[in-house]
Amino acid sequence: MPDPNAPFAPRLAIGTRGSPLALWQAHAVRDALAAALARPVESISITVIRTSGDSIQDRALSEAGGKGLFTKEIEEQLLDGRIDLAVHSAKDMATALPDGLFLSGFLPRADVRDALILREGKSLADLPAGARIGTASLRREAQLRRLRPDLDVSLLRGNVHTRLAKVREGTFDGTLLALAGLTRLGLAHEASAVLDTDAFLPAVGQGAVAIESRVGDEATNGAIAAIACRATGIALAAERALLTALDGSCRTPIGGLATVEGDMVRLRGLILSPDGRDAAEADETAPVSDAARLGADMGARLRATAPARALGL
Ligand SMILES: NCc1[nH]cc(CCC(=O)O)c1CC(=O)O
Repeated sequence: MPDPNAPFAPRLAIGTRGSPLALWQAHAVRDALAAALARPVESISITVIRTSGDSIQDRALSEAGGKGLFTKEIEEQLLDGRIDLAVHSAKDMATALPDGLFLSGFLPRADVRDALILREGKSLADLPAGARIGTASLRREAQLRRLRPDLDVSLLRGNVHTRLAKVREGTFDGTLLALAGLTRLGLAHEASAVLDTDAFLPAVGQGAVAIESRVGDEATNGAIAAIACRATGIALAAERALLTALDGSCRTPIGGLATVEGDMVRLRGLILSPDGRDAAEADETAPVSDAARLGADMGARLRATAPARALGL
């Protein structure tokens, strides 16, 4: 039954990157909006926008300038009014957004955990010393080195399909990928093991789809509010405040995960030296109304207590 008070947005144009994962996410948002607003999916357009992050393939993104690389060209179209909302993996979003834009909602979060993809074997313990693991994530690299300093961990860029192919071909013995991404692509069966969050903390935002839009665009923001997941919004407020207080430049290995239960939000945070030998961690709970403060306070405390090497000092 359509809600007669549902907001009416005359035009809804979604902008997204063109990777299979990004397209899945954009279609998920389009389907949710169409259902909530009781309008045909064809009335909501999807525009594919190529970003700098898609063009750079030869070096770690942390060296090429960081997270904004996957969003810059999309945010320009949003500010120009060529699109009305942008859909992103929350994990790939910088903590500071351009003036006039904000994260106006999140889809209900998927499984937050990292998956281990191995050419042979079923768990981390099956890997022999010196096994080659490829990852482009400083966080995954540092956490892996912490658990298994004897592995040979190195750079492996590219989209999910590319990385899986490198393992299948034998260039690498294994890689780590977000289970959420694998699942969205119908590839969850590729996971040899799923890593428990107590042993391996995910990235801030992992598993969440974020919607970005213009501050003050009431029609679009009203439509987004109709599909936004409250618990995911609270968790992301805590996690992103933690990341803002800690770094934000994505040159430091950082993990963060918030979970909401009833009126309380639990936040776990972790900062590591690149080799995984030094780490500082925290695990705290606060009322959901204090989610952002919980993250900011934890970030400030971790900054103060983290070993200098973990902070790149
Ligand atoms: N950095 C790329 C990226 N951004 C979001 C996901 C997975 C989906 C998600 O976490 O929501 C991935 C791939 C990966 O890390 O395996």
